[in-house]
Amino acid sequence: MPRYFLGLDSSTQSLTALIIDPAAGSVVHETTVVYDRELPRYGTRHGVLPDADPRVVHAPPLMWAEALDLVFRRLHDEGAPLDRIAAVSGSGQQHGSVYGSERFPEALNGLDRQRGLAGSISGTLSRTTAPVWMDSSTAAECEEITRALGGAAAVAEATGSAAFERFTGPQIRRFHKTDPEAYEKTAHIALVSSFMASLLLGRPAPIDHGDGAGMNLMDIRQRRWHGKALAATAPDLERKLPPLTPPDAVLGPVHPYFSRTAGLPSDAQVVAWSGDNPCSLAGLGLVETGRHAVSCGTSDTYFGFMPECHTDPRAEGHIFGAPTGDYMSLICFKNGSLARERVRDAFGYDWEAFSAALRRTPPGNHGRIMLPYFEPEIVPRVAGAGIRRKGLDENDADANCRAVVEAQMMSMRLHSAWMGSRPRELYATGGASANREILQVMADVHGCLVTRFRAGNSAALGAALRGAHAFAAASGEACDWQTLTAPFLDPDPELAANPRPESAAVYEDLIRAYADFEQEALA
Ligand SMILES: Nc1ncnc2c1ncn2[C@@H]1O[C@H](COP(=O)(O)OP(=O)(O)O)[C@@H](O)[C@H]1O
Ligand SMILES: O=C(CO)[C@@H](O)[C@H](O)COP(=O)(O)O
Repeated sequence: MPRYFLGLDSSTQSLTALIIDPAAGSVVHETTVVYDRELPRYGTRHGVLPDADPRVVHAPPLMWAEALDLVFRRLHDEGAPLDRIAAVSGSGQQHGSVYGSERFPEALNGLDRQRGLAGSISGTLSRTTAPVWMDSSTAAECEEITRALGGAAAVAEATGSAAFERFTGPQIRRFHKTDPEAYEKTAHIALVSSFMASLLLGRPAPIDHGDGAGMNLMDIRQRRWHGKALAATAPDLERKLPPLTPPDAVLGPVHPYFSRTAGLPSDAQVVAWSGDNPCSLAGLGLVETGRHAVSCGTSDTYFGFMPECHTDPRAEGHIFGAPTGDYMSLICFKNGSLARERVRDAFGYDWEAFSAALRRTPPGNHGRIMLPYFEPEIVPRVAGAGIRRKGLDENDADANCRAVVEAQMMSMRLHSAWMGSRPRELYATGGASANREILQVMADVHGCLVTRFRAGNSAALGAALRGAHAFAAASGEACDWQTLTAPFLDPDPELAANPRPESAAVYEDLIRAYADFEQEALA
């Protein structure tokens, strides 16, 4: 009887479930729940709640819980082999935080089929919404934490990243400042990843070193809570945080709720969840240097494996724990897919028309440039939204489509220089990596081959692979990352993109012009 592993990806806009058979090296089943479409009563748009203040971006944790019920129901109805699952792991959008009261563990323990997951825990959260990675309302708190820890470089040295608005520590500080009473009533703080793992386990789950590094609270080298960072963030914080754990920790069997409702074996194990980017690193088989990944999801992220911890001297990038126990480097752009959608929608295009516009326009766009800050940007730090154009007619649909994608790719190249030598190949993943023309711009700007694997959701795949790896290790079986991941790295020739020779010189010039324009705008 083959042993299967389930990976769940709780990302910004959707929850994906993916089942693998590692012995056969195949994906057995995959299904997705899209929050806006399938859980409309929560009122989200692109997975988050509208707010009068554009800097405040929250999402409802009960929606994520209900999505977990829904995805299991769907797996069951689609005939997925849930009875063969040996272990479940998962991936969560990073940085977002969920706040539970003292009654939260009791509610988890008593998960009840009649009330469902959301009903079982409702009333036990001390904050009804969760700030997520798109939130940029904590500039003051970032400054306060930075000052307390001795400057941005010191925070980065200690925790792997300078203080960033979306990071969990600054978010917790803001919660404590704006609603001290609710903070006081909070007994359990979870990340999206550990919250979802808690539901599966039926008790508060630990936070793994990969996702824990996205909080400005973990000592990046010692991999334990950083006392000074905790003290600079909020009072009594250590008591509210769960323990940290290595990413391949097997946490225990699923709560009986999941055998009863979904037909999971009662001894199916829960493996620690991690952040979506660390999981993607595993799902792309990035266990050595030389290749980097670009994830074009809601955010665009650029990341790679890093054997040793080297923080970004410009304090723009991040170091997280990698699923292998090593490190990974990453930069994150807020103006990813939603910026591309803004341009697409402004001209009444669909993705096919957007792609056709990219085909019709030449590399370099005749020197026309856009700075695509539709939302406040993370890299480079731009506090207020506002796009800028140079030589670009705002009514020229095709040129604007090319300009937004070229800007994103040039910004990635410029701001990833600290990660070391340029990669010989890029692995593309995330929703927009299904777009061949976007990958061509990526290849041209970065001057290297771009590969996209057939399994497009590397975060869910990586979660399933992490489950398989941890389960094997705990069972005393030999299992190395390369052997485990190799069969799943099946390139899709339809989506491969080679850099075109004529584009190299064009982009050397355009990147200089882009950097100057960016400097001018930031000044
Ligand atoms: N053919 C396409 N071309 C460009 N972008 C696309 C295409 N298909 C989907 N997308 C983008 O993918 C995004 C969703 O990516 P996904 O990786 O599922 O996001 P997340 O994991 O953050 O929830 C959508 O917002 C959409 O803009
Ligand atoms: O903030 C970051 C990484 O630091 C984001 O990458 C989030 O982890 C959200 O991921 P997606 O839902 O866009 O994949």
